[in-house]
Amino acid sequence: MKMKKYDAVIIGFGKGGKTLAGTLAANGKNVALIEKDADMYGGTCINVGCIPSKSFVTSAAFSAKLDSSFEEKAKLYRKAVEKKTRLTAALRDKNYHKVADLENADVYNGTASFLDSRHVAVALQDETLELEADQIFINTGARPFVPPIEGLSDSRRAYISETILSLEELPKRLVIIGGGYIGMEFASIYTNFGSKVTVIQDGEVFLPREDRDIADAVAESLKERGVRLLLSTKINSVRDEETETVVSVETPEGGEKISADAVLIATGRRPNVNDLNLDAAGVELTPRGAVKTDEFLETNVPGIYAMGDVVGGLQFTYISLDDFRIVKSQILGDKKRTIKNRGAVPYSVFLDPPFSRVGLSETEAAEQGYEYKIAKLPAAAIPKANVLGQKTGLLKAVIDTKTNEILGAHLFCAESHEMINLIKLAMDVHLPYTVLRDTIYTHPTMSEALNDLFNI
Ligand SMILES: Cc1cc2nc3c(=O)[nH]c(=O)nc-3n(C[C@H](O)[C@H](O)[C@H](O)COP(=O)(O)OP(=O)(O)OC[C@H]3O[C@@H](n4cnc5c(N)ncnc54)[C@H](O)[C@@H]3O)c2cc1C
Ligand SMILES: NC(=O)c1ccc[n+]([C@@H]2O[C@H](COP(=O)([O-])OP(=O)(O)OC[C@H]3O[C@@H](n4cnc5c(N)ncnc54)[C@H](O)[C@@H]3O)[C@@H](O)[C@H]2O)c1
Repeated sequence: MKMKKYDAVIIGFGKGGKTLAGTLAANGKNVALIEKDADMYGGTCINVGCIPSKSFVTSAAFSAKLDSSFEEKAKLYRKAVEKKTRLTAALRDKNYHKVADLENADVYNGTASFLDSRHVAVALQDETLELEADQIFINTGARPFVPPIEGLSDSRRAYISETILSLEELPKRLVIIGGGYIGMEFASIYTNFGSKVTVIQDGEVFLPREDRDIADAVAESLKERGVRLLLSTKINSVRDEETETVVSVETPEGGEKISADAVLIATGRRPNVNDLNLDAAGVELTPRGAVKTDEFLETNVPGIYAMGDVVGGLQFTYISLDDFRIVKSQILGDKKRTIKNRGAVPYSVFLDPPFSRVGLSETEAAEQGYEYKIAKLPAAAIPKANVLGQKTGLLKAVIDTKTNEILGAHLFCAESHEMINLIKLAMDVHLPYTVLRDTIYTHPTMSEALNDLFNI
C-alpha cells in the first residue's frame, strides 16, 4: 500500500470538513480531504440537502401562484428539476476547486477507513492508499433511515429525499412517511407544485416539540393548502401494483389503503459510521450510534475529532460550520469555544410561510420554573405580510419577567427564517426585549413586526 504523511486528514467533504481544510491549509498545514462520492463534493447541503430543496421551495412557490393544469405544472416541475441540477453541479464544482486548487491540500475520491488511530486507508478506484496524520477529523454526515415496513425497501416508487430531488415526473399523489423536517418541507413543496400530498406520522402529536398554539396554526395552514396529515398511524405494508403503489395503514379511525404515484421516506437520518472501521482506531460511539465526543468535539482518542451530523446532535449545516469553529478554536485558537457556549441555536422549517424557532417554548419555560410573559402577534397584522399576500401565521415570544430577556420565540410567518436570526442575536447578547421593541426597522419589512410583537 502506498503511504503518504499529512499534518491533517479530513474524512468527508461536508461543511465542517471543507471549511477546516481551507483554514488548515491557509495556516501552512498539509491537508488530505477524502470524499467517497465524486457527486458529493461539498457534502449533503449543496448536493442533496438544503440548497436543492430550497431551490424546489422557490420554484414550487412560483408554480403555486399560477392557475394552470396539472400537465402544465408537471412541465414547470421538470424545469425546476433541471434548474436544481444546474445549480448543484455549479456549486459542487466550485466547492471542489476551493479545496483541490489549494497548494497544500489534496482531495482524494475514495472511501476512508481507519487502520489505527493515526492511519487511514483510502480505497481509490484502482488502488488503496495509506495516509498518516497526527490529527484526523471525521465529517462523514448522516444517511437516511429506512424503517422496516413490508415492501418499502423493494418498492420502485419509494424515494428518499436525495432521490426524489431528481424524480422528473411530478407525482399526482405523493405519500410521505414521517412528519419531521423533511416530511413537512417536501409536503409543502409538492403541494405547491400541484401534487396531492398525504403525510403519515407514527406519533400522536404534530410537531411535538413546539407549543400547541403554533403547531395548530402550522397544521391548519397545511390542511388549508390541501395536505392530508395522518397522525397516530401505523403503516402495515407498501405494495407496488402495475400503475400505482398502495400504502396500507392503520389510522385511529381504522384501516385504509392509500394509492400513490410516489412514496417519500422521511423518517430521520443516522450518523454515517459504517465504512469507517472505528474499532481499529479505538473511537467510541454513543448508544445511538454517533461518534462520541467531548464538548470540544474531540473523541475518546486524542487527536481524532468529529464534526457535523456524525456527532449525533442537531443536524443542520450551520451546526457543522459551528463545529468547525470549535475545532479551529481547539487546534489553532484559544480553545474557548465549545458546544456548550455556542449560543442559542435557531432553526427554520421552510414551509410556505416558513416556521422558525429559537430558545425555549412556553411549555419548556413553564417546566423550567421561569416567571415569564408571552408576546403574540397574528401575521395578518403585519403590513408587509399583507403586501406579500401571506397573512397566514402567528408570532410568539416568551420573555423572562425578572430580566426582561427573551427566553425563546416561535415565528410562523413569511420571512421568519430571516427574522429569527435577529432574535437569536438579541438572546445571545442578553438584550432586553424592549430593545427589539423600540429599535427603528426599515419599512415595510417583516422585521418591523418585532416593534409590535414586543409591545406588551
Ligand atoms: C433534504 C434535506 C434538506 C435539508 N435542509 C437543511 C436546511 O435547510 N438547513 C440546514 O441547516 N440543514 C438542512 N439539512 C441538513 C444538512 O444538510 C446537514 O445537517 C449537513 O449537510 C451535514 O453536514 P456534515 O458536515 O455533517 O456532512 P455532509 O455534508 O453530510 O458530508 C459528509 C460527506 O462524507 C462523505 N463520506 C461518508 N463516509 C465516508 C467515508 N468513509 N469516506 C469518505 N467519505 C465519506 C459523504 O459522501 C458526504 O459527502 C437538510 C438535509 C436534507 C437531507
Ligand atoms: N430546514 C432544515 O433545517 C432542515 C430541512 C430538512 C432536513 N433537515 C435535517 O435533516 C434531518 C432529517 O430529517 P427527517 O425529517 O428525516 O427527520 P426527523 O427526525 O426530523 O423526522 C422524522 C419523523 O419521522 C417519524 N417516523 C419515524 N418512523 C416512522 C414510521 N415508521 N412511520 C411514520 N413516521 C415515522 C418520526 O416520528 C419523526 O417525526 C433533521 O434532523 C434535520 O435536522 C433540516
